[in-house]
Amino acid sequence: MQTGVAVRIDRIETFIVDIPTIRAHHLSMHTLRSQTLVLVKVSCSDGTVGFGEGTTIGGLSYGEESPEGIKLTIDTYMAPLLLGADATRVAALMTSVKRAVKGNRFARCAVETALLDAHGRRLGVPVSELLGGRQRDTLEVAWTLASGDTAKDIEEAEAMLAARRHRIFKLKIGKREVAADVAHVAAIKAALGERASVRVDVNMAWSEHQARRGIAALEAAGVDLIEQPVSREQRGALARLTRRFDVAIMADESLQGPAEAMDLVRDRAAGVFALKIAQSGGLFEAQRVAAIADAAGIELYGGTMLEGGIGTAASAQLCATLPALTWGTELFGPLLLAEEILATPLAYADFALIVPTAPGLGVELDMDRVDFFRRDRPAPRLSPVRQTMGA
Ligand SMILES: O=C(O)C[C@H]1C=CC(=O)O1
Ligand SMILES: [Mn+2]
Repeated sequence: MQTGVAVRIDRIETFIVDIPTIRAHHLSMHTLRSQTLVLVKVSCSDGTVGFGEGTTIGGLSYGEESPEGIKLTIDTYMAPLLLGADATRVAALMTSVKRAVKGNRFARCAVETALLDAHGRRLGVPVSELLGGRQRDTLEVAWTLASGDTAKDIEEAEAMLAARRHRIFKLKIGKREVAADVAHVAAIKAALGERASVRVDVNMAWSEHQARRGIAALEAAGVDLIEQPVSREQRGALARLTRRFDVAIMADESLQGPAEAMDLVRDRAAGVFALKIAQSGGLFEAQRVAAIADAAGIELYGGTMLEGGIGTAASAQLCATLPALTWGTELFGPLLLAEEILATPLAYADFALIVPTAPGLGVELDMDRVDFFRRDRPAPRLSPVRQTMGA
């Protein structure tokens, strides 16, 4: 513990919440029917409290950190390091966390987010101001069509266009044969025409050979962007595909922080980076990734791990500070959840997310709702009458 600390970190709590989604969300590696969020609460000696979120997709099927692992890492390895330390030195705290805990980028992001939320509230400014200040107040937001059914996806896209909620659609492919996926995407693009940008995310499902066939057909069908067609380890294949095609190719799973951003730049392996705060290892690390992209002339897209309101607000605070966000964002996570856990939902209008302006992340959790969805919530007790009836 440091002495003479102005504001101490007094308490760090973590809880896992499971929230149903509005419909099944089919990805190449997993089908999501509910989403699991790890929430972090940091309480400080000046009375400020901050929240963070560590969220992945499908347990361990998307990445190397599971929700249970994120919670364990924070509780066992990060909290003891941070308790009693100066809560106002967020960057220094994260440097010491990074030194003591290797990898675990999602857990680091969750803790950093909570520290930044608390510090912003303490100073009375949004987190974007702690990151250098805003260059925009709204962020264009894509929607992912992933119902698993072409007709349903078209219907969903039409409803989103009519409501002026989204005009960029990302289609999740890679689960079926290449030809079946191409037919699905081409049918959706043909139905939407120039009214929408249609993009695909293969989530690493293709071999290089499949990708050559698939991308050629998708390019001809009018798709604008191809996300992570091959495995994250196959940077050479990603680079060859980027060189081979005119259509923009984006790195997602291949991009896990500033060092990998440098590798991708050196190999000219992608024209666009999916910038994700969790995958980068936090907001500061995401800013470093963005700076590398900027210097290298690589375009940016604000990605998501399908976070809830806390993680989405944190990503939005970061995205608001970027000089350019050529491909917009996909910060729609809370809209995929069937239940709201924020006291006031994030505001979406005119195809965009309005970046919150209140101090910290600019959002408040509804703790009664959070408690209701907590995985460790005590089971409701049966009434004595029902017990005697053997119910
Ligand atoms: O990019 C991913 O792979 C994860 C995520 C983002 C949008 C979506 O539907 O899934
Ligand atoms: Mn992706």
